[in-house]
Amino acid sequence: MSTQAGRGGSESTQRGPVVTGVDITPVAIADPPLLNASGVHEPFQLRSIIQVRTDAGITGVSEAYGDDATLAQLRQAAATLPGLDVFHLNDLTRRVSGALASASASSPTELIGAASADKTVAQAVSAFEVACFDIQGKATGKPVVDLLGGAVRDRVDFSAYLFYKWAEHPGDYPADDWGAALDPDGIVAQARRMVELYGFGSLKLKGGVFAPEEEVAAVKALRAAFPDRPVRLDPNANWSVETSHRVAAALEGELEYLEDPTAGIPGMAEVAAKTSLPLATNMCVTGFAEIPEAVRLGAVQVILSDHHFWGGFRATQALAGLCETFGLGLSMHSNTHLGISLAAMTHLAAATPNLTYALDTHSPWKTEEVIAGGPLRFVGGALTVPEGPGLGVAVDEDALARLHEQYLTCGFRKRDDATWMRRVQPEFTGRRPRF
Ligand SMILES: O=C([O-])C(=O)C[C@H](O)[C@@H](O)C(=O)[O-]
Ligand SMILES: [Mg+2]
Repeated sequence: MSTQAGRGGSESTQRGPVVTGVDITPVAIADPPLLNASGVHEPFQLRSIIQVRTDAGITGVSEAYGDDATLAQLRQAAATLPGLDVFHLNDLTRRVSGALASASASSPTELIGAASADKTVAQAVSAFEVACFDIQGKATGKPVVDLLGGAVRDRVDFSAYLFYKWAEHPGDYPADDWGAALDPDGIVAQARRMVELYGFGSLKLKGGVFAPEEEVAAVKALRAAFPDRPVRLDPNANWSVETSHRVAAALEGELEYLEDPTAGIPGMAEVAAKTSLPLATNMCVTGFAEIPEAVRLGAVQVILSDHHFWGGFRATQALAGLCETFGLGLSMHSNTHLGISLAAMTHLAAATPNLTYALDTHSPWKTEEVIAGGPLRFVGGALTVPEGPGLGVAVDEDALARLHEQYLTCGFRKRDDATWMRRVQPEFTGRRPRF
């Protein structure tokens, strides 16, 4: 950090590292055929790796979605960042909001709720805010968790993210080593392997794929096989209110929470009115503007945070405060991600006292990594905060180049689970609610 004359001329203030440029590199990472309400995961998921360079010679990193619309918005916002002091995060918000004032609202996937102009800005702010925190930490010799208030827990627990899945993708793609999981036995076998490999202490089943009765049977099979582990079920709003009532009645007392059974805040409120199961969401409340109605109607009891779309670390801490004020639980959502995002999630969760639910992570489904030294290692289902200043992770430039090359050649530019599903089920519409 360098010294500048203060405004009055007599004092001096330390200015932080100043942004000189930003590199945004899209990457594609191999992904298994995981089934969900929208269809099936494509063979590659898209991410972008953000590297913010400064005049202090310090580079900060972060990770965001990598679809075409997100990339265009990130690039548009990045062009306004040279000259930004990385400690002036309000200035960051001002610059990004200005750059995206007339950007059309878009969402990288409908599985995280409706798009809005505010959410578009929030996603871009987050991508750069995380990198600025990484630089702040490196400039001060502090881990990001300390810049967020300090750790309130040594270990951050994650849950096993279970998916119905095919054995392989249609077309000429290598099969993964998880095999198919298309019924309760397959889901229990998948859970056993995931728990054995990573030690997860809670389980989340991605539902909305098969008839609700089959998914109820899978939850009951998980409960029988893992009586000590809480289970969550997430059909991504693929059920009507009536179906949700029926499933909730069948699973009373069986779930830690039921995530997004049906679409929209009023629909969720109708479901909540007739069940004692806590309802959670990463679909109907994914921005601050949606909180008042959700609270007024008692639509949800748990909100899944996600720094990528809530607006970054500070916005997520604001969300945590609102959850505390209104007596809501706080959990954390995940989309397919690499190690930079996982590190960011871990720092944030370690510093957020009321984030008491185990976090979602897609990590077990991933076979490629962009951080040096390979993926962060789960022990007993948990991660400790990466050591070292900033996020405590560094980009492996060779891996980045390889994953970027994979992006250039893979042919995918926007996540579209329904179209990929139609390769196998031509009649699939992806319209919700299907049940
Ligand atoms: O909790 C959720 O809704 C998600 O994790 C959204 C994801 O996109 C998930 O559905 C997936 O990976 O298919
Ligand atoms: Mg969800």
